[in-house]
Amino acid sequence: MNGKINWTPVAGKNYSDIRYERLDGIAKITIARPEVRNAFRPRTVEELIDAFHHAHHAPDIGAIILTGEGELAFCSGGDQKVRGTDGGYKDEEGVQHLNVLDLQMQIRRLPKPVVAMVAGYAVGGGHVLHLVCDLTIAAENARFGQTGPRVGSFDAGLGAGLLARTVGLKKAKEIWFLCRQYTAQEALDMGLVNTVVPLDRLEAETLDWCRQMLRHSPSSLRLLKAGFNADTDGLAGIQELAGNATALFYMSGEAREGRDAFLEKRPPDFTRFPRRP
Ligand SMILES: CC(C)(COP(=O)(O)OP(=O)(O)OC[C@H]1O[C@@H](n2cnc3c(N)ncnc32)[C@H](O)[C@@H]1OP(=O)(O)O)[C@@H](O)C(=O)NCCC(=O)NCCSC(=O)c1cc(O)c2ccccc2c1O
Repeated sequence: MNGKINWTPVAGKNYSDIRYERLDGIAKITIARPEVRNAFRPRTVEELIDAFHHAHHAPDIGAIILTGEGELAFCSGGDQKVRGTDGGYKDEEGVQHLNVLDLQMQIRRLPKPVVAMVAGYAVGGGHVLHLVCDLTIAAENARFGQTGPRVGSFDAGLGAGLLARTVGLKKAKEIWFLCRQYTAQEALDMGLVNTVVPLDRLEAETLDWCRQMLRHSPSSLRLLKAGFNADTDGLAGIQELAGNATALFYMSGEAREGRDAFLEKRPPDFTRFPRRP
C-alpha cells in the first residue's frame, strides 16, 4: 500500500504500538497492532495522544493522517483481550481506562485537518475514530460498523451523536442497534466517507487531498474546523472558536494598544480604532 512514498520517522518519537512519520508538511500516525486488527489498548491511545499533541504543536505540520497498519484493518476498536470489569481497558499496571474518549476530543480540538485513511475494518471504537476525523478516504475493501451492542459496549457520546449528525438519526440508530457492516460504497452513499478509491491508490489519494489543503490558508481551515465542531461540542466548542478569535485579535493594533497602555502605565486610547458595521 505504501508504494514509493518515503515517509520519515519523526525524530525522538519511538513508540511500541504506533508509528509516527512525516512527509513535507504532512504527519502520518499509524496504529501498528495488525495481529489484533489494530485494536487499541490504553498504551496505544496514550501514544496516539502524544503523537497528535506533537503534530498539533509542530509549526511545519499542516495536515495529519490517521491510519492502521496493513490492508485488513484501520482499527477494530478497544482491545477486548485487556477489557476489564472495573470500568475500562487494563493498562500494564492493571488500571482501567476509557482514554480513547480523550483522543476523540483531542482530534476535534486540534486546529489542523485530520484525515482517516481506511483500508479494511473500521469497527467499534475504531469506527468512532474515523468518524471524529475531519475527512475519511476509504479503500474499496473498507468495512464500517459499530459492534457495541454485540460485545456489551456502547459509545453514546460522539459515537452516537456525531454519527447521527453525519448520516442522519434513523441511519445512525440502525448502525448502532443492528451492528451490521457496511461496504465502502454504502458508506459513501450515506455520507460517512468522502471518497472511495482502489486499495493501491489509497495512500496517494490521501496525500493528494492533504496537499490540496496545504495549499490553502491555515487560518481559514482552522476557523472552519472550529466552526463545524462548535455546536456539537457545546460550550467547549464555542470556547475553541472563541480562543481562535482571541488569538486573531491579539494580532491587531487595537489589542496591542490595551497591552501597551497597561505596560506603559497610561490610560488606553482606543479612539483610533473603528466601530465597524
Ligand atoms: C475486526 C473484525 C471484524 C475482523 O474479523 P476477521 O475475521 O478479519 O479477523 P478475526 O476476527 O479472526 O481477528 C483476527 C485477530 O484479531 C483479534 N481481534 C480483532 N479485533 C479485536 C479487538 N477489538 N480486540 C482484541 N482482539 C481483536 C482476533 O481475536 C483475532 O486474534 P486471535 O488471536 O483470536 O486469532 C473482528 O475481529 C471483530 O469484530 N473484532 C471485534 C470488534 C469489536 O467488537 N471491537 C470492540 C468494540 S467496543 C469498543 O471498541 C470501545 C472502546 C472504547 O475504548 C470505548 C470507550 C468508551 C465508550 C465506548 C467504547 C467502546 O465501545
